[in-house]
Amino acid sequence: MRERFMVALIADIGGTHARFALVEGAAVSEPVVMRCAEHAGPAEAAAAFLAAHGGGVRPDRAAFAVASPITGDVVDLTNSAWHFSIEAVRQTLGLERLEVVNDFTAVALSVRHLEAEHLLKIGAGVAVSGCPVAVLGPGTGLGVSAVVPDRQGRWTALATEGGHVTLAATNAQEDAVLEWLRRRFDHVSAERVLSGPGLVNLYQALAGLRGVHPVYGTPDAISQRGLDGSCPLCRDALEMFFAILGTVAGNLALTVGARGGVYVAGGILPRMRDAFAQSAFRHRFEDKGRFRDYLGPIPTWLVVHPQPAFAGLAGLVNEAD
Ligand SMILES: Nc1ncnc2c1ncn2[C@@H]1O[C@H](COP(=O)(O)OP(=O)(O)OP(=O)(O)O)[C@@H](O)[C@H]1O
Repeated sequence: MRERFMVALIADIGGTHARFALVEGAAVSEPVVMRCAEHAGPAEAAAAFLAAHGGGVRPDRAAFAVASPITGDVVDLTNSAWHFSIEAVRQTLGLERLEVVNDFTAVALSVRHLEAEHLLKIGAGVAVSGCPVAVLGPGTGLGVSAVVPDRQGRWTALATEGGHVTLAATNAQEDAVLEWLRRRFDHVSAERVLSGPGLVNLYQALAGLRGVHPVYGTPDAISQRGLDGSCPLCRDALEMFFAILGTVAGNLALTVGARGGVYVAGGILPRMRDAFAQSAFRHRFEDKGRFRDYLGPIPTWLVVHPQPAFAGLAGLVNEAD
């Protein structure tokens, strides 16, 4: 049996899946994906993971990344039924320390350490060292964060809810889509469009505006038919998705001064990396009138690492108390 104090538990808890792994020093085990709906909460899922894959270890510390804001002890996952007390989970799992951070805070902590094979550069630009780095990613929701350096060269990751900013339109077609969506939602945030469910919203809005019956009901059905060209409405929804993501990424870069670059993560885009790389994303990222010259030199990358939050979580559990 491995020595008890050497092993830590990390988990990336999304709206649909929780991914668990063990950390021993710099080594991170192969992640195990579990469906949230099959477990009552993170303590139960973690216990099931340890029973099946832990090899008898009892971790004494853990770090969880969750797809929701962390404002106190009680965590209510935005896109799932899980609702838990951090302290109760710590006690149930017999942990000395449990850190719970927003999932995009963990991604933000890791992006500067990703290898070239895990990144696909989109467009031109060169990172300015020592400048903030921004991260956003469409998945079940839209995660947003940034890492900011201090004068000693230490980096702090921001915990933000930037996915819920109000979405702005940049042309007449987007004006019409937004107006259509406003009739359905009391607030049309960026996440209402830039997420898996958001792609469905976009598709339904375009269908409604064109007087066409929407046939497809899931993000993967829409993206698949958009990519293979068999459904023009799906293709238009997907192209609009990429373009609006460019606008929102450019807004984020301006807001946090992300001259260190912008990383696009999340589970959707790595599945369509070529289409994304060739899309209007980069043009729309730079398309900011007088601030085109500010955005043009900022590099943008697609993160194709399967578990980008894990490097950030491993760093957290290895930090000194
Ligand atoms: N091929 C695809 N095209 C478009 N959207 C997809 C595709 N496959 C999955 N999705 C959507 O991606 C979202 C899941 O994103 P992601 O894999 O980043 O998960 P997450 O937000 O971390 O949540 P979880 O980890 O719980 O799945 C879901 O809305 C899903 O419908």
